[in-house]
Amino acid sequence: MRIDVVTIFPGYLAPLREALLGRAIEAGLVELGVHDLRDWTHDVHQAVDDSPYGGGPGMVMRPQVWGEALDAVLGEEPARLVVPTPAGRPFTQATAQAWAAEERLVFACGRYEGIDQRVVDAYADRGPVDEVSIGDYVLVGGEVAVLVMVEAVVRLLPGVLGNPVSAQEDSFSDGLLEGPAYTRPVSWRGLDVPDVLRSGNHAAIARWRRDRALERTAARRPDLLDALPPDALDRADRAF
Ligand SMILES: COc1ccc2nc(C(=O)O)sc2c1
Repeated sequence: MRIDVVTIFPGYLAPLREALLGRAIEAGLVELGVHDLRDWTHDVHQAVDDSPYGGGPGMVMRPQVWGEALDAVLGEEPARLVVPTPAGRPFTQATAQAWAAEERLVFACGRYEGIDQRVVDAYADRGPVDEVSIGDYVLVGGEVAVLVMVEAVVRLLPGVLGNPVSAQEDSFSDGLLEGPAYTRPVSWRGLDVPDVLRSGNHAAIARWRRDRALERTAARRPDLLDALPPDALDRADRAF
């Protein structure tokens, strides 16, 4: 997979070259290009924004600059263009799993009041364009959302996680939140590891973990339970 990010703050994307993601890039599992939008300005002030038509607060990012940048970065290769915006569809684990199958992702990071809508409209004729949000809150720009989305996608690529089972068992992969996890010591500040986890009884451990996941999901995200397909819960689950 190749990922390109266009932004006026390239330094914001530096964390993508650290730790797990950095190792995936070094191993050639993913290619990353970060591009400064101002490289496609032609005025002395390198202006990337202008006042909004119709009035209102803030500034809007200019379509001409974005058009030149995205034409250059996208080239002729097919790619999914992703535009983080508070007005976008929710980015979910399902989105990450779908995007993990893409050959190319290009992220356009907005700032100010966002990017002139005609940029999204113009590129919708060239390929898939997703306007997405990472949550019901508003950031200052798209860069942080890109860090979140790139990590969620790249960790799913084959070879990135040391143990691929992790990606299959983490929260949301089966529609439920993960339950609690424990490690040594067996007792810590008067708090003990649940005996079942030390029993060696793998069936009982699996049942206990499933019950804790159901319990946590019901308490914190009942909406996820409601969204489960009818056959997702077996008889033992229903007994829970
Ligand atoms: C101007 O660009 C922005 C501004 C806020 C914002 N908030 C997001 C979110 O996903 O919450 S994406 C995003 C992009």
